[in-house]
Parts: sequence; C-alpha cells; structure tokens
Amino acid sequence: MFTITKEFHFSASHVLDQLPAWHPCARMHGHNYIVVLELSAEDDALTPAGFVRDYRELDAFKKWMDDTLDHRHLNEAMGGGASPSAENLAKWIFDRWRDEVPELTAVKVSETPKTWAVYRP
Ligand SMILES: Nc1nc2c(c(=O)[nH]1)N=C([C@H](O)[C@H](O)COP(=O)(O)OP(=O)(O)OP(=O)(O)O)CN2
Ligand SMILES: [Zn+2]
Repeated sequence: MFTITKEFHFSASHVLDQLPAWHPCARMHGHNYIVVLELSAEDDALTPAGFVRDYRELDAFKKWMDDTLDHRHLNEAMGGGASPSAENLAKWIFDRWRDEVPELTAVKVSETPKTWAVYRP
C-alpha cells in the first residue's frame, strides 16, 4: 500500500455555538487552518509515472478551498448544518471530495499548532 499527502492552508472564522457560553470557542474567533489530504493506492495500482495521483491534480482542490473556505465564516460556508468543529470540517471536506478523488482515504484538519482532527471512514 502506498500513501501520499498534500497540505493546504486557509484562514477562516467560526463560532462553536453548541458550547457553553463560558467556553472561549463559543465566541467568534479565527484560525489559520491546515488541511491535509491523504490518498492511497495498492502496490500494483500506481500510474505509469509511479504516482498514487499526480499532486498537481489536486490544484482543483486548492481552488475550491480558496473559493469556498478562505477568509469566510465557516458556520455559513459549511452550509449552516453541523457545528464547524475540526472533526466536522474534516468529514465535510472528505464527503465533498471522495467522488472526485477516489484515492482519498483521510482528511486531517489543524486549527492550532497543537491540534489535529482526522476523518478516515
Ligand atoms: N475536539 C475538539 N475540541 C475543540 C475544537 C475542535 O474543533 N475539536 N475546537 C476548539 C476551538 O475552535 C479552537 O480550536 C481552540 O482550541 P484550543 O486547543 O482550546 O486552543 P488554544 O490555543 O486556546 O489552546 P491552548 O491550550 O491554550 O494552547 C476547541 N476545542
Ligand atoms: Zn476555533
């Protein structure tokens, strides 16, 4: 099994309004988010160039992320459904991109230098 990853960055605000009022994250605040896409392929499934998938083919993901998430309020950008936690954001991105990138096996989201959430179905 081969696994590749590529990292992307965006900045956004959010409010975790399901938290109690005393919690700092119940107030509007922002993060410099890091998103890592993980793609996998079996030993015999590399492209003739030896790739799981050409990293350059993820340029469409970067454009989507810049258009959809960068400098936006995630409570709105994610459609106003689930709370915009790092966990839910990772799953939301995975579900949006699983058909276009069938090799996608996990999405990781970091909000701070110390925290990561991973969605791996
Ligand atoms: N399981 C989760 N817990 C928290 C999330 C989350 O998405 N999933 N999000 C937040 C806040 O949005 C934000 O990420 C703050 O996190 P926190 O670790 O509290 O950040 P700090 O920089 O304030 O932490 P320090 O320990 O003071 O460095 C909260 N929890
Ligand atoms: Zn936050």
